[in-house]
Amino acid sequence: MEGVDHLAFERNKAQFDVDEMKIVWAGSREDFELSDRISRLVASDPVFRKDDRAALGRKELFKNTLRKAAHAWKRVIELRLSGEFSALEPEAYKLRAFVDQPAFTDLHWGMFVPAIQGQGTDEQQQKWLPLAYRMQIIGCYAQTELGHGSNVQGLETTATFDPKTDEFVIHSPTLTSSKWWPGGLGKVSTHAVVYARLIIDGQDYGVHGFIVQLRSLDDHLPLPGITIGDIGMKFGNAAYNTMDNGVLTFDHVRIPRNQMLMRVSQVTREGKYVHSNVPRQLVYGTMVYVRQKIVADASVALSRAVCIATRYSAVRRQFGSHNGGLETQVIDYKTQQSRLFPLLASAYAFRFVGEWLLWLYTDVTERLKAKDFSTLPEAHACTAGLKSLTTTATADGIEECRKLCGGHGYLCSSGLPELFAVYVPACTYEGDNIVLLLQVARHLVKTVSQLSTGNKPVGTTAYMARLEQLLQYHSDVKKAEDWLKPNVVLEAFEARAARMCVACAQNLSKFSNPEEGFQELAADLVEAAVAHCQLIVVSNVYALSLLHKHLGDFISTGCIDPKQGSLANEQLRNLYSQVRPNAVALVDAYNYTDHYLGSILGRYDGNVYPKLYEEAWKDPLNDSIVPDGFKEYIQPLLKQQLRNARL
Ligand SMILES: CCCCCCCCCCCCCCCCCCCCCC(=O)SCCNC(=O)CCNC(=O)[C@H](O)C(C)(C)COP(=O)(O)OP(=O)(O)OC[C@H]1O[C@@H](n2cnc3c(N)ncnc32)[C@H](O)[C@@H]1OP(=O)(O)O
Ligand SMILES: Cc1cc2nc3c(=O)[nH]c(=O)nc-3n(C[C@H](O)[C@H](O)[C@H](O)COP(=O)(O)OP(=O)(O)OC[C@H]3O[C@@H](n4cnc5c(N)ncnc54)[C@H](O)[C@@H]3O)c2cc1C
Repeated sequence: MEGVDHLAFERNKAQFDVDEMKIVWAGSREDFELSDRISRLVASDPVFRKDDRAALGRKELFKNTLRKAAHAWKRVIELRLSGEFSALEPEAYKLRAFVDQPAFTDLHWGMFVPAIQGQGTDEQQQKWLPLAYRMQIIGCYAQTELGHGSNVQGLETTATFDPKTDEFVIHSPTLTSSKWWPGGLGKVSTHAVVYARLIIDGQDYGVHGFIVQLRSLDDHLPLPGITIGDIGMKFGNAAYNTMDNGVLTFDHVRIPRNQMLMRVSQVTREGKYVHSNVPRQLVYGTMVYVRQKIVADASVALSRAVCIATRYSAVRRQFGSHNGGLETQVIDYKTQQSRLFPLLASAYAFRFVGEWLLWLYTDVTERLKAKDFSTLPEAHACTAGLKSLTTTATADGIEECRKLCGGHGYLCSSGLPELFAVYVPACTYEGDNIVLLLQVARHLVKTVSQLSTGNKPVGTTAYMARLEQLLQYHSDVKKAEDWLKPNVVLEAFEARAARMCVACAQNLSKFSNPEEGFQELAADLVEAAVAHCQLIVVSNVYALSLLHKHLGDFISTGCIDPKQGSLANEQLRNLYSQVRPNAVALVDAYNYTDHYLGSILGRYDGNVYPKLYEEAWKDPLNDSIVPDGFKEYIQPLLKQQLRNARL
């Protein structure tokens, strides 16, 4: 049977309506239609071709990225994708997603514009945003330095107020203060939001954002006092090397006073520092926005990998042939199912948690406008925690999908190596995942410690209000099916998270210096934070596979006993059998074009082998039958062997 038939057969087995599921995955019928239209538009446009990417050198790759970005922008305007001059609308965002190539435009639209929107005064927004919206200036987000990334308060770049000229002097006092990493900085950006220590009259007021022009708008040369370049090749071949992550130093560069982003705090003409009636953490607001976006994107990256691995697992056969019949599809091996199906479930779970987080973010943004800052700590903890949880699981999941595809998964034409290489920095950028979990842990420990003062926990920590009950809890699961009841699962996850948080809080209280205790117990705190974040995401297959994976936590906290653990495992196996006939249909529901998937193993038609064979011949090494270098390096060896043999 050819691969084509394998998938048609699989599709016939589905026990649900794939078209309906496509709408569930997309969010609504309108969203589905929009995604469908734009993905086809991108797939049919030769400028957006991407199958040649792996063979390009850095310079060609980068120029090709510039070409795609310029073309994408042209299409956005031509198609009036987003009304007048804004690429932050869903249509433009989708176009960017399906073009599937990181570029400076991500940082311009994703961080530079939001930084001005969130931290600029009305006046500053009126001045800068129209220019940015038309891309008449291109910006990046220059926060991280060579010496400090996680520790934002440790940044060294200075912005010293000069009252004589009403300017700030931006300066890099040390090598380690060089800005290092900002995407779009290396070769493209004309402007940046630069984070620097504000110094007035010798006093240090901490880190603030400043709009700084970097390059001439005429000839693109760096302005006086500014040195910029690209920081060099990164992990993976094409992957993230489409991006010009840059290095930047300032030698006493002057900018007008009104280019400090002044929504959170201001510096007056007289050099007086005035703090508005808003929390200083709003300076970190752009990071919260992007973390929420990253959570929404995790399901996309994971679902692509899962789609490839699922289709290929249905096409691939190894062992098990009886009397000359067909061999077993590898998707029928229970081990394959136990590795693949939890990832399939995770992709769906992350899709829904991404929607929920968008709701939370929109809610907090509305509240901030009304000067209600009460939900900010919760929004920070949720975005930080879920960013960490979903990106870690997605990066690990893509690698698992590569292994699930055996040897062919290691070929670039499987699409998986590049997907992994592009994705994996998400565990580091926008906050290292461990550093972010420690932020969640701080929030949890604070919540627990405030319980005794009568403070009612809210939002995702609301379950802590039932602490006494959760500390008494012991699961009453008696048979495998009991694990199918959502409440049973939820309670077990709540009790586990609550007990781990309480244990951390109790252990912390033994330290006279809380900061010292926090450092000492950091590994436990991270685990408690993970337990809390998993609780936010739980749902059936996903939940039970997590429970199985973290069985130690559930048993050691006394939430369930070993017998109940094995019942969960039994139920999990039942669920895998139920997912099996639906697996291909569940990944079809993502509605990805072959262009977007970029994978021969994941082709919609399942026609894997002929296409893999065809693709191999396209490699530049196969341009000639005898390779370059044969005469210089291979032939002498062969001749030498011949001589030795004669001796
Ligand atoms: C062409 C057309 C096409 C069309 C185009 C169409 C459009 C395309 C558009 C595409 C765009 C999409 C995606 C973009 C892609 C991006 C790619 C990725 C780029 C990556 C960018 C980056 O990589 S960019 C740098 C990120 N770099 C960090 O991520 C540093 C982490 N490091 C920290 O974030 C802090 O350093 C750390 C640890 C909190 C300690 O902060 P700290 O030192 O102040 O100390 P503490 O821990 O004491 O915190 C003090 C108190 O602040 C509270 N708090 C802390 N953070 C808070 C917060 N955020 N919000 C509220 N509250 C917060 C905390 O809870 C405490 O609260 P309390 O006092 O009440 O307890
Ligand atoms: C591809 C990519 C794109 C980027 N784009 C941008 C950009 O556009 N703009 C920008 O400003 N920055 C950007 N960055 C920088 C990025 O935000 C930082 O690299 C990130 O925040 C991590 O900080 P770091 O490099 O200082 O890591 P470090 O903090 O040095 O991490 C090193 C190790 O130390 C551990 N660690 C650090 N602190 C603690 C702690 N308190 N407790 C326990 N463990 C700790 C970490 O877990 C990690 O294992 C980008 C980075 C990458 C990789």
